[in-house]
Amino acid sequence: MKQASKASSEEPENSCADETDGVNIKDGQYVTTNTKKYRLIELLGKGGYGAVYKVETEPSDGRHYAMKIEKAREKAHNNKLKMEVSIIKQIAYYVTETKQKSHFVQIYDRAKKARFALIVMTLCGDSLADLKKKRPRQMFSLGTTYGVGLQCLKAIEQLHGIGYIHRDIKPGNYAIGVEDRRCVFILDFGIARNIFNAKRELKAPRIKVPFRGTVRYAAINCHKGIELGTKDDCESWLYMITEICTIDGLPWRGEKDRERILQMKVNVRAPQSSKNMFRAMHPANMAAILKYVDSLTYADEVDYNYIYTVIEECARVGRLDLTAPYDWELDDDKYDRTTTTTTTTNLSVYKSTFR
Ligand SMILES: Nc1ncnc2c1ncn2[C@@H]1O[C@H](COP(=O)(O)OP(=O)(O)OP(=O)(O)O)[C@@H](O)[C@H]1O
Repeated sequence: MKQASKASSEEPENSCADETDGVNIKDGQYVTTNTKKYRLIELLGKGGYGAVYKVETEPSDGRHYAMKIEKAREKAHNNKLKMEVSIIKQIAYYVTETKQKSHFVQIYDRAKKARFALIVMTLCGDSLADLKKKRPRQMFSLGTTYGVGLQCLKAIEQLHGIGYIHRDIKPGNYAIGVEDRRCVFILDFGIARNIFNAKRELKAPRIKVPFRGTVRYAAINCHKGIELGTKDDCESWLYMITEICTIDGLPWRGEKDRERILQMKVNVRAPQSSKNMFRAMHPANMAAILKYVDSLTYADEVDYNYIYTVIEECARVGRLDLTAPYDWELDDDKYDRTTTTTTTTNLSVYKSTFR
């Protein structure tokens, strides 16, 4: 998550920002929907699309929310927010039907103004990118990486379950809960894509596809302009979890040129190179996941359980307890650091909460 910063505008505090473009709302100003009035507390992030603010209702219901604002554009008005709302609604139904714990925020309210549209959703805490930066060596422990990695993949599996691919899997697009700091949420469906048609058949792959997403975590197919499928989110996930526990990151960390990064991604498929890339983890197991993901095609269904099983096996062999507090939880006052280094794998407890 980007550094929170004060919003600025010429508008006085306590004034209504409904008629503005929504991106320069000042702390203390308010925005209304059909049923509620929201007071802006702080700006959480800003981009070309609009902005995200921390807000509270007025009068306060004792909770804070995230308000995402999308500026009206001449073309494709509110498309991204519309898709975000559609995805989150479908997920809510999907996780209820399949009795799963959701890794998605909830949407509480929405509105359309003259110059912007907004949604009010669950406020999350730090992103994985922020949390990683805060670690002493800017990396997570292996136990945290495996535990969080499983949750991140579960979020991807849920998204795939409703027929969408994310296309921008990276540490900045996952955040922990505010109350439940163990729960990881997936964010930002701005470039997600529905891979099914109205009959719920897989869409035919396009011949040429423009590059979308973040170069560092992009799947090889994305570099090559090949239509992305569910397997490609898994490839990005693998790069992401490798990066968060490796002191000097991915082998292409310092590289800017997209072609050279592609070549480096191809090169790490060689046995010795993959061993090196996965050196902070269990290299043979991680190489097996990479090989499995590489073996899939656009039309193939991912066997997520296979990947979860490999990660669980890594945890078992490494005597890492997947139910132990995550690195950032150890910083919380409620944990006594002297009693939290667990070396036994408590798989049954973990499975009852995860699977
Ligand atoms: N529900 C939320 N709770 C807390 N912060 C959020 C929430 N949703 C988004 N944010 C934060 O707001 C900022 C903007 O988020 P958003 O996902 O819209 O765009 P982005 O990731 O910054 O930009 P881009 O979409 O261009 O990559 C980010 O720092 C993000 O972590």
